[in-house]
Amino acid sequence: MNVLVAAPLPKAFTYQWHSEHMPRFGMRVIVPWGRQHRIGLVQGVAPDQQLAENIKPVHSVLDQGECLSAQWQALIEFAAKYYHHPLGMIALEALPKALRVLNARGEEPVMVAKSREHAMKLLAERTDPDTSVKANKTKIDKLEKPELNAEQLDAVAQLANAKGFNPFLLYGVTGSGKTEVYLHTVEERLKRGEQVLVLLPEINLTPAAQALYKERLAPHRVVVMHSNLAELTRTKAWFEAATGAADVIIATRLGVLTPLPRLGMIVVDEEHDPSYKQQDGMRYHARDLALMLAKQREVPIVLGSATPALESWLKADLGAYKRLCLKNRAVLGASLPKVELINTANFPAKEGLSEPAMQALVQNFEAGKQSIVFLNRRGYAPQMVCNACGWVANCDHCTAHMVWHKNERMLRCHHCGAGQRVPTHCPTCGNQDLTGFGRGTQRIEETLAGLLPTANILRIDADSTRNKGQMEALLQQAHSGEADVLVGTQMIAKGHDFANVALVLALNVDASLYSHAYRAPERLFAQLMQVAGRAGRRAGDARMVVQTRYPQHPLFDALKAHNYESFASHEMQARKDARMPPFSHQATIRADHKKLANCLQFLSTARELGEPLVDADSPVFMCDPVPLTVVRVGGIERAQMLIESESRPALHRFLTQWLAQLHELPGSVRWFLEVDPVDL
Ligand SMILES: Nc1ncnc2c1ncn2[C@@H]1O[C@H](COP(=O)(O)OP(=O)(O)OP(=O)(O)O)[C@@H](O)[C@H]1O
Ligand SMILES: [Zn+2]
Repeated sequence: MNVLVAAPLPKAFTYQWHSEHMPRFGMRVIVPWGRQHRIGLVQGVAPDQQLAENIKPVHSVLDQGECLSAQWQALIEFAAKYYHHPLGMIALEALPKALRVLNARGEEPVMVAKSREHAMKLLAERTDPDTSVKANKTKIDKLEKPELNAEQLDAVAQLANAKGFNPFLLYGVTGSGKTEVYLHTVEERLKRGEQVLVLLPEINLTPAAQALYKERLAPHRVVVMHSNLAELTRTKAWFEAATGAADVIIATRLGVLTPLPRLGMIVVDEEHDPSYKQQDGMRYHARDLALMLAKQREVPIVLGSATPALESWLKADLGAYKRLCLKNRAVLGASLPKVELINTANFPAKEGLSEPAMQALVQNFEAGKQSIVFLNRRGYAPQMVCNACGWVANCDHCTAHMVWHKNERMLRCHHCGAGQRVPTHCPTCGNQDLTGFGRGTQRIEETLAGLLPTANILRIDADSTRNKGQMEALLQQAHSGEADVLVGTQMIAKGHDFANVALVLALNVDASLYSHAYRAPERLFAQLMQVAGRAGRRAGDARMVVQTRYPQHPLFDALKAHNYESFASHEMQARKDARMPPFSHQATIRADHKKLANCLQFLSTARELGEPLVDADSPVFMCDPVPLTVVRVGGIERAQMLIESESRPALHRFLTQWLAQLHELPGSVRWFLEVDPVDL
């Protein structure tokens, strides 16, 4: 019997089968693995099964694999092929931990039984029309159901009635009421007994969505899935989704790999968001896999955004996706904020804030309105330096500076997570005058407290939301209006429907303006449009203030005009001229080793192996191996090589042949492949 096990090899492992059960795909089994046991999934009968003596028998059968259908198998097989990642790793990592990892005693955790029982009970209740859903803890503003406007009605009509594989791009400005469109569409689809998957890019958007969908779609069963849930909760939600007991599944990217027996439609909100890309293990893009899922299951899918990814925009231009537009803000009297640029050459920043920016903050506070200060950098200061000798605190394990976290009195490496106490004096010269260089959210928070001593200032970033419940509590204060100023990273910049924000201040945008990463302008533009979009959602006269040294940059013209389309056409042309995605297809191979030279050597060998596979039929180009910008992380040095082709099939043909050879290479260099990389 072939059994899939979470191991980094592109093959199944063969075991003998003694069970009285008929083997079938997806059955979970315990198999001997070295001196221990592991959970595996039956893949099928090994083609050349001989009863060789060294083939070990399957230890025991955990379940019949009822939840893991042939449809799910097709999806993970596609993912394995497309991302050139071991099928066993994908299949097992798609399951909640409780279903794939044995406990310390080598047994299946009890929560599996509990979760299954819970789902079965719900499934049985599904036939009972009086099933009512408990109200959610998270309160939401008001739950009145607005009358849809003409554009929304048109979008809902098309989405609710769409049949078969049918991709839509819902292009609607921030605050145009895309969420209402989803809700009405989902309601219609649920009436037909379908299950709907709603993907959101970030965990912090799930509480509000859950509350809203539950309230509006009761008594339908709404579950949430993301990586921050308690194991029991997550396993229960998985069973509810996989048995079909749940009607709506609100999930972050991992939701796309869940079995959904009654799937009828997929919603991908904020489809442009880079958080949909998984950055370790199987480096998949959840939006792209969602499209594949929709295709395989022959169901419609809607990708929603105010700033679509250029990939999606091009598809809509080509007619592969149907574009639905919401051109205006939904709430009567609401309007997009007026964008003002402050040239820091004329108005130098003191403690990060220029004079006009400070005035704007004070004015807005005195007018009783909320402000957002957006700064994509957490901590107090990105560097700690000695003013006497120029020493800078660096990470011992990474080619990176330590970030000063003043509140926690720690220096932290944002690459490897290493932490140490803030030193009392300079380790090289003994000087006690150590200061922070640059500014993070904590430091801006401190400056704002000085500027607005009576204001309630809230910081929302990865540090302030680390503990359970903190994020919900902070967002609650933001929504209720208790908070006067929100300081935060991209966590507050997107998706949230804040009612009372009248001013957005964007700081520290210049680094991305002239970054060498080719996606940097697209990302910056999307981020600024999104954060601008948090202001003026219920009333007009909102402002967005951007501090920059480069106010003449063309990106700002499009921002001032709130004109995604002009930005997109400009950027699209630039990509086309440079033969960059979406006009070419890419993969990278990354090599990790203690010594950079070994990484580069490995990549050179890999390139030599690849050369003979490239020909006229296989127009593939391998670039030079290069060290990563941050070369060393956690004591490991990294290098990578980019592979490009204008033909996706040619690229994948090449990768398949090439990887077969790479897996045979001996040596201690760890390597992996990434298809459609986004961080270049
Ligand atoms: N037809 C309507 N009439 C009045 N208000 C509406 C209507 N549709 C939506 N709204 C309200 O408009 C606000 C903004 O809507 P929503 O949050 O759905 O925008 P969005 O398009 O998702 O924005 P973003 O892209 O910024 O996330 C919500 O408070 C919503 O209740
Ligand atoms: Zn480090």
